[in-house]
Amino acid sequence: MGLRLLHLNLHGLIRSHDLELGRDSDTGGQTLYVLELVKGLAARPEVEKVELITRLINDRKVSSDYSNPVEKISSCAEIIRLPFGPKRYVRKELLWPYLDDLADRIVERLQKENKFPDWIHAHYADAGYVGALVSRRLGLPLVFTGHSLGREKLRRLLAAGIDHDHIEQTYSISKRIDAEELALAHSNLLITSTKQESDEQYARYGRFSSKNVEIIPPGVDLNRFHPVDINSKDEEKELNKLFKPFLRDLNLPPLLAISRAVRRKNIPALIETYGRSSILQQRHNLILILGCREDSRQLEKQQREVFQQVFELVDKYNLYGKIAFPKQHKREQIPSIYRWAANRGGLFVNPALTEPFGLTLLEAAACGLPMVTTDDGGPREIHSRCENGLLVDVTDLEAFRDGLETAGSNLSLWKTWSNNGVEGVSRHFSWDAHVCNYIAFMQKRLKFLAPRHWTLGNIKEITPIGQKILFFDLDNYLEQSKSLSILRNKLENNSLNQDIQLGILTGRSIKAARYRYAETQLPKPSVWVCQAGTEIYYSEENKSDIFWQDSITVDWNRKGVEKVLFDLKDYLELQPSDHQAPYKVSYLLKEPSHAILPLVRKRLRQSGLAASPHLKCHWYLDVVPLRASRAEAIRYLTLRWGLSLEKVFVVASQQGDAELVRGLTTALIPFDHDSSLDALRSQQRVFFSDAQDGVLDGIKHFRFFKSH
Ligand SMILES: O=c1ccn([C@@H]2O[C@H](COP(=O)(O)OP(=O)(O)O[C@H]3O[C@H](CO)[C@@H](O)[C@H](O)[C@H]3O)[C@@H](O)[C@H]2O)c(=O)[nH]1
Ligand SMILES: O=P(O)(O)OC[C@H]1O[C@](O)(CO)[C@@H](O)[C@@H]1O
Repeated sequence: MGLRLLHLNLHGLIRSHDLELGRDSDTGGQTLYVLELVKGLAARPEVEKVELITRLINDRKVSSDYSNPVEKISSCAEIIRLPFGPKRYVRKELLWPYLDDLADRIVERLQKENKFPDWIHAHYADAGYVGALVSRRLGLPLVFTGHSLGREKLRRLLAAGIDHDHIEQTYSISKRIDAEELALAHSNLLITSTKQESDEQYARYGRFSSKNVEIIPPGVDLNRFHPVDINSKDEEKELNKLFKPFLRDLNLPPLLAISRAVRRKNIPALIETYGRSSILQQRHNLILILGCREDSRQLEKQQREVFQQVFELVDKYNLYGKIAFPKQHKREQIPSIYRWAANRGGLFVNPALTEPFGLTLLEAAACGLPMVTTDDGGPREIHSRCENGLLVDVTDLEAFRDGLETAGSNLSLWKTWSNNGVEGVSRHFSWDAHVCNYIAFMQKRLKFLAPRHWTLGNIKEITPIGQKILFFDLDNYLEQSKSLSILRNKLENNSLNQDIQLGILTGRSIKAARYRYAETQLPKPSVWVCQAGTEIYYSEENKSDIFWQDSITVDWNRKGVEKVLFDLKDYLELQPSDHQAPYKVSYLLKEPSHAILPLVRKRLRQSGLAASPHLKCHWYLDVVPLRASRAEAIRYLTLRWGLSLEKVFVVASQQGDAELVRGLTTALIPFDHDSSLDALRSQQRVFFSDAQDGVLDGIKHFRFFKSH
């Protein structure tokens, strides 16, 4: 029985052929890396099946390939496209509100198949978030590769003088960093491309642990990227045609840059440097391959801004006849472009503010084109192994110009670099080597990987419940509900024990909850989710679900939480001991504040504590294990009951209840809800009721009781 692998790559345009790399900000190196890795894994004898999950996109602006729910890559690899978020193609930063839906959908899909993957490999922050939830709920090992990290991107953009609010608005950078922290907290293995990434970039994350890292450099397809080509005559002709409209002298050695047209790639700095140097302008053409475009005004904002700067700089330095930035190219022309530049003694330039790895550098090297590149992670490692060019500080334009002028001034050095590059890449950077190491590392780790906690297969079944369950929060709903008697009557009339069950959510202990609930004279609930989602009790039982306990206490350190938050006593006051619990540290805010939750979250992360804060009603602050919450407890229960989340009805009314509404549950928000929930109006399966008693209104709206 071979390995079954699940890869998650949620954004950009990915398909089994003709990748549209550079088309937009979200389709670039990672897209190529993931496809090459999946193909390489699928070709291995140890592997039985590889599934690559991505987003189903139905948009006439992109190829219909991306609306194909299942696409074969090879005999044992396929792309599965699942719907989440808008049908049309949207940039990755807009997907955050829909990732919980996808996590629920993947869990339900795996449950139905009843054949779990040996591990999940999540690529980038968005997939890392989804992978963490699926891994936690099904007890599956998680591998994470960031490809590019939010903290590093934030740091570099701030250093380049960009305003923090602008970065937050444009890139939702705090959601991305939260997701990366969650992925790191849940991953059993981190695969990075370079040591620097793990030592300097991942190390900035509170939940990073260096013992879970394997460094496996990516590869390059040597069948496509190589120095000379038999039909080089045709290549020459084709590329001369591509560049002729731009360049006065086609044979000048070019400075070549190939990248997505995004801010981080820092292309304008290259043009500025070229524009300020008469030597560079005499010696070289400048060629920019920045994705494909019809009309730069139709591009997304970030790309439009980059092209705007390009056009302005060309004009400012009057570079007409020396610079080429073709609108279109085909993926298969890329190797020819590197060769075309190498045949003219050119240089490949990567001016990026930060470059986690840089697949273009491998491609250039494989085609015999030396590099002048930003002195960062990947480029440093490639340079140390291949010695095929220069590293420069691209934020110092003088140094950048000197580097380019030096690199282009010495033919014998150029030849040495060119040969070193071809030889070094084939020796150190092949996908076969990558895949071989990948499998070896994972199998070695899987051996020592005691299932981090229960898995569905090994827990005894509890009595399956009826078709549907209604969850509401004891502390919120029942106090506010004006028509308990109608609800009581409704539930009784629907022969509760056959069809509808009740589930209680509360921050209280089971004892306090039972006492409080008795006043309502409502039918007995099937389940109690107590102590803010850290304890689960069934019906009359007074012993909590030990599998849930086992599942959430991974890395829980109650004392550590109290210690780390002790000096926030000016803002937080510990609640009395009868409100405390083994897996819950409860505080009261001394005064309402939006800043306290992120501050507590940051403190817990920086101390590497697997704990997260939940604020309710603007002033109850509960710190619980990372894996525990009311929403997670509900999902645990549906997995044990084999109940689809669509059959779960939750009532959310207070600040802090948003977590109950995310994902595939059906939610009702009564009219007297806290304004913080208004942000959920756009969410599917959420009903805002204006009726006096929203619960009944919601039950009618969703026809939740069969005979209502
Ligand atoms: O117009 C274009 C622009 C780019 N590319 C290709 O797109 C890829 C770009 O990859 P890379 O140079 O690695 O940059 P990113 O797109 O930024 O990739 C991210 O993900 C990669 C894989 O993890 C890492 O190597 C990078 O550092 C990281 O920034 C390369 O194959 C290019 O040939 C094109 O084919 N046409
Ligand atoms: O520029 P960012 O936000 O760090 O994201 C890098 C982007 O480049 C990619 O390689 C494109 O495939 C992905 O990693 C991601 O969409």
